[in-house]
Amino acid sequence: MNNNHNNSDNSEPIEKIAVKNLYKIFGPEPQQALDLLKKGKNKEEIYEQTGHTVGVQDASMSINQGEIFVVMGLSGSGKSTLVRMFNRLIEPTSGEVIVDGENVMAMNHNQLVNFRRSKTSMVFQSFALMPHLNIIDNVSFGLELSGMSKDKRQERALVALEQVGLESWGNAHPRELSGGMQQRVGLARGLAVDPAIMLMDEAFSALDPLIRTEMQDELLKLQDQHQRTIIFISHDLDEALRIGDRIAIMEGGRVVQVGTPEEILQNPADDYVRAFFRGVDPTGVISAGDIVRDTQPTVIWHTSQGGLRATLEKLNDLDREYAYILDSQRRFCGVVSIDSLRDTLERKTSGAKIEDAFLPEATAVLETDSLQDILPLVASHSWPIPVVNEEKKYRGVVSKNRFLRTLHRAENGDHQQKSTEPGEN
Ligand SMILES: Nc1ncnc2c1ncn2[C@@H]1O[C@H](COP(=O)(O)OP(=O)(O)OP(=O)(O)O)[C@@H](O)[C@H]1O
Repeated sequence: MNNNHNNSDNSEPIEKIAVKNLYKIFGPEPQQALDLLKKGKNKEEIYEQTGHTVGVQDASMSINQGEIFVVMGLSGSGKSTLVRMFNRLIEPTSGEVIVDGENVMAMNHNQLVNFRRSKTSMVFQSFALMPHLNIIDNVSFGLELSGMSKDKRQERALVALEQVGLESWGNAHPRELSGGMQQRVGLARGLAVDPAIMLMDEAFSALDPLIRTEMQDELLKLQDQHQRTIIFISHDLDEALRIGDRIAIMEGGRVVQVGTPEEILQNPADDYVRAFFRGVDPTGVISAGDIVRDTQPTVIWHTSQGGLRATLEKLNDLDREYAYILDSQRRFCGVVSIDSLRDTLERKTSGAKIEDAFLPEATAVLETDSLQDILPLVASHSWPIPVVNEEKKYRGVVSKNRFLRTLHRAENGDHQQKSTEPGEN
């Protein structure tokens, strides 16, 4: 799964697109239908009474700078309508779209055209490459509309082709390229604009599974270099989990849930969302950090309390078998047990250090490691496995009980965590 690219320093994400109470009603008199909708009539009733179709209903969300935001839902749930309202390719019936603080709804025609050309690009599932143009001209075609010189256009197109690994195909014609390569050209066309925002509508859906995975990797690689804001429509859960920093799930024109894959999996808003996630192996999605505990185990600070005998006494007092040793920065150093402490004290009467009692196989896992990753460790060790963040700072432990309980719940389709469970270790 993809980790949030722009947010590794835990700073507040910058909002790129803010959508507030957005509605789209298709038909000649949308206002009348909108009033009915706001009075509580549902999509079906409105269609029966007025012949209008509710495309999107009261959608609100924030999309952060540099994230891949996946919009998922069944066919007809409103994904394309929602995303096309971001650049007003579909005119909203009501609501707000703010991009970089600018109100897109207030833009006049020229401002809107300029906004679309300079800030956004769209990549579709089926886009037509022009058969009589070579690849480089196909890629640079969109730039012509913005009045760029031919040299500059060709240069930009070549850079975009390089990004998708097709730099040596510039002079070829579309018929010489495989389907997967043609889709890459489509992506390059979207990249040539060097957009801050890419809207991708089922962009990889027509590809066979292997090439599809390859394109997803390509996109993630590009994202590591450029951190664009990508809104990616998909009906495929595996794809959403693989590339999405966050996912919005739509049903019948409504956005029913927005969250990271972990959040949605652990706390699905309703049965529709749960049904989407059924069949996913939850152990690949729930991470150690999601089920970490820091209340139960005995934590000893290396420098201030680190004596062997003092640690042993503390464990005896607390009736615990293991202690987790941290340095003064709260970085994990090792695990000791009552037995390892006793053995060390017996073997080395003087000058013994706490390190001498470390259990040799006691390693920590990262909070971002999935349950699948940590399963072998949890299964083969009798002590709760320590969990650290990327700076090696101790976050807590995952006990075997907690691990098994999470697994059991997940297998029964209930991924919800109970935040306090007494008596766990
Ligand atoms: N131009 C239109 N005129 C009338 N109704 C429309 C129009 N475009 C979309 N709709 C309706 O709006 C609803 C949402 O459609 P939309 O295409 O946004 O869904 P979607 O989730 O993108 O579907 P798909 O995955 O099949 O592309 C559907 O009920 C659809 O029939």
